[in-house]
Parts: sequence; structure tokens; C-alpha cells
Amino acid sequence: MKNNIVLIGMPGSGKSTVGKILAEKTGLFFVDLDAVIENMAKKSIPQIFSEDGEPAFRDLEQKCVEEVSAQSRQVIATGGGVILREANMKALSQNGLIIFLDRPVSDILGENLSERPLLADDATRIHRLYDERIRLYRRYGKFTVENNSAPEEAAEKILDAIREVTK
Ligand SMILES: Nc1ncnc2c1ncn2[C@@H]1O[C@H](COP(=O)(O)OP(=O)(O)O)[C@@H](O)[C@H]1O
Ligand SMILES: O=C(O)C1=C[C@@H](OP(=O)(O)O)[C@@H](O)[C@H](O)C1
Ligand SMILES: [Mg+2]
Repeated sequence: MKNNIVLIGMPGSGKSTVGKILAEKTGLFFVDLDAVIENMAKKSIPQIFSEDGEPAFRDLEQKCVEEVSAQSRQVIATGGGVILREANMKALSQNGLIIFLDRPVSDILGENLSERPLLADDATRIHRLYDERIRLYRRYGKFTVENNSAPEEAAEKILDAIREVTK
């Protein structure tokens, strides 16, 4: 079996929330890539975007992906844009089972998205982001799990899917 469980999906789709639950259920370490990036940069994600710009954020993100992918026994919650660089997905998939967590965009729009720089000014941009990214989430996800009820249920569905591929 691969050593890590990796969650990909749109911003606000529940990767961090479901990832934590999954880590508790499995006893794996929980790693939130956005938190790793903030630690490395010593500033918040909105600050990195506003002070350094998105390309600098993506470079930092790639560096953190490389570091985290080298470790084992983790549930990794990625940031929604991790799929934009093929190198990220290569590193994550070498030691990890990648799961696309799919949550209805209408549900995501019900969340407070003010800490997400790509959506903070205008949350309806999410429709374009979704159109641009959906093929990448589907391409890289070994399977898709819907986060359309309670987060605990999404975590249970992920565990069921993992049991299927590892039996
Ligand atoms: N199934 C769900 N039901 C209700 N709220 C949810 C669900 N999944 C996620 N959320 C909420 O949506 C928000 C965004 O979730 P988060 O885990 O931060 O997403 P991501 O890490 O994918 O950006 C959080 O406030 C979280 O509590
Ligand atoms: O979709 C994106 O490009 C991003 C998603 C964010 O993470 P979440 O998916 O946890 O919101 C964060 O990495 C950054 O704001 C960029
Ligand atoms: Mg998150």
C-alpha cells in the first residue's frame, strides 16, 4: 500500500476538515500543505499572495510538496491549486494515494471564502476555476469521493474506497 493519503479538490471542498478526521480515524499524521507553506514563509497565505504574488506562492508550494512527499504515514490536505504543476502531482503520487474530494460548488459558495485570495474579492470566480481545473482533479484522482453530507461521512467513504483498492 502507498504510504500517504492525499486529498485534492477545489478550495473550500473540505480537504482540511475531512483530512483531519481521516487522520484521527487512521492514526496517520495530518499535514495541511497550506500550513507548511505558511510556516516556511513565516506569513499567511493571503499575505504571500498580496506581497509576493501567485507565482512566488506556487514556487513555495512546490518546495513544500517535495518535502512533505518524502515523508510517510500522513494524510496530506493540499491547496486547491496543487494540480496546476505536474511536478507536484508526480511527487505526491509516488508515495501517496490521491483522492479527489468533490463538493458541490453551491455548497462551497455558502462558506466564508475571505481567506482564499483567488476568491476573496469575488467568490463567483469559483465557477471559472472549476471549469479550468475539473479535468485535472479527475485526471490525478485515483478515485472521487463526494463531500455532500457530513464531513465524517466523506471520511468514511474514503476509508471504504481505500479498503477496496488495497484488498
Ligand atoms: N461536508 C461538510 N459539511 C459542512 N461544512 C463543511 C463540509 N465540508 C467542509 N465544510 C466546511 O467548509 C469550509 C471549508 O472547508 P476546508 O476543509 O477548509 O476546505 P479546503 O481545505 O478544501 O479548502 C470549512 O468551514 C468547513 O468546516
Ligand atoms: O485553489 C487555490 O489555488 C488555492 C487554494 C488554497 O487552499 P484551499 O484549497 O485549502 O482553500 C491555498 O492553497 C491558496 O489560497 C491557493
Ligand atoms: Mg485547506
